[in-house]
Amino acid sequence: MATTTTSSISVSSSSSSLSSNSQRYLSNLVQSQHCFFPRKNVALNKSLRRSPNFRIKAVSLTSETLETASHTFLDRKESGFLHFVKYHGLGNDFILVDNRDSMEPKVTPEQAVKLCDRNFGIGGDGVIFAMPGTNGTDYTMRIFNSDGSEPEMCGNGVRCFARFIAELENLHGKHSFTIHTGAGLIVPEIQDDGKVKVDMGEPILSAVDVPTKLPANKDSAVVKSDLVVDGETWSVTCVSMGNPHCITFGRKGDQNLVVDQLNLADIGPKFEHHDVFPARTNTEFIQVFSRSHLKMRVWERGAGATLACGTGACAVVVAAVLEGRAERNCTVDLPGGPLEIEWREEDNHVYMTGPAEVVFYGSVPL
Ligand SMILES: N[C@@H](CCC[C@H](N)C(=O)O)C(=O)O
Repeated sequence: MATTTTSSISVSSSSSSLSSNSQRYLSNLVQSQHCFFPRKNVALNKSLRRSPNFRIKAVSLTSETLETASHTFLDRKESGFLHFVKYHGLGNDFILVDNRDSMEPKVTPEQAVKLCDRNFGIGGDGVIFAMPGTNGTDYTMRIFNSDGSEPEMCGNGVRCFARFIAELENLHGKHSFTIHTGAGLIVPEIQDDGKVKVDMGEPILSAVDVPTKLPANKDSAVVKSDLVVDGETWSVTCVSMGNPHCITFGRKGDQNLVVDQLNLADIGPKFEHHDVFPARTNTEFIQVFSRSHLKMRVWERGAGATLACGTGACAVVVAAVLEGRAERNCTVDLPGGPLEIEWREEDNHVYMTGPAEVVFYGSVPL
């Protein structure tokens, strides 16, 4: 976090002749008290500079002063406010909450829905809680989707979690943590280049455990099975990475799917709520570029179309191997960028490598 130069922004008004919208905007900024943005976000506020009634000060911070600032910020404990850090992993964005003092999430599922709202809240695909460890692990991670439901795991989220912990604990360089999740033990490692490599554990293939009501057709797994959705037959493989995924390379009999042509908002919910998925499902639509390069669009359970899904990318490579379409090491292109995925033969674990970045720090009244 502290390696790049960033800026703090303070805003003040010199006139009372502001429109009520401007006044509301300004009072919201004042109410949130402190925000720290990476430099590129300063540009978003430049339009305000055109107004003589606003003064915006962008102050360059060194990595040391930013670190001090962010720690002061994260240490604030006023009651009635939720202090958070917004992170993203390839555009899959989360509100991270320091919950290390309690096993009770500081935010209810109903509040999570409001916080994730992109117009009336902070905006995010979910809220993630960093909690004390369970069964000897360093930490516990829990997450609420933007619809308030609680998934077992989140791949992009766990990379953000690792960077968040490093910041809270003031750690630098290479670090690894053990994290208890609803999907069991997950082990992220922050690498020297700042990316996070995560041991995501073993995929679950047995149909009843995914869970899906589709009949198993390869050992206990569902591989290349027919699924009728909205009158069309899709060929699907079902994989759990602790949370359920339905992977399709296209409609039955079709050649390679062109994923950019899909109307995800239309078809996605029909997979998510299909009768054969008793816990609902995440759905990945895949285009094959080569045996080591795939392109994916995702409709997430409880969050809709997102820019990336880490557990989804892992499940996709497992499905591609099971269907004989790809090797065990693949680059998976998501709308927000690429993830490197390996399904390792030696230990049957899936490894995911990708970025996680701070977007901003904030506080909101709860
Ligand atoms: N985006 C996540 C997955 C989040 C949970 C998912 N919506 C579910 O309900 O299972 C990822 O990166 O894995």
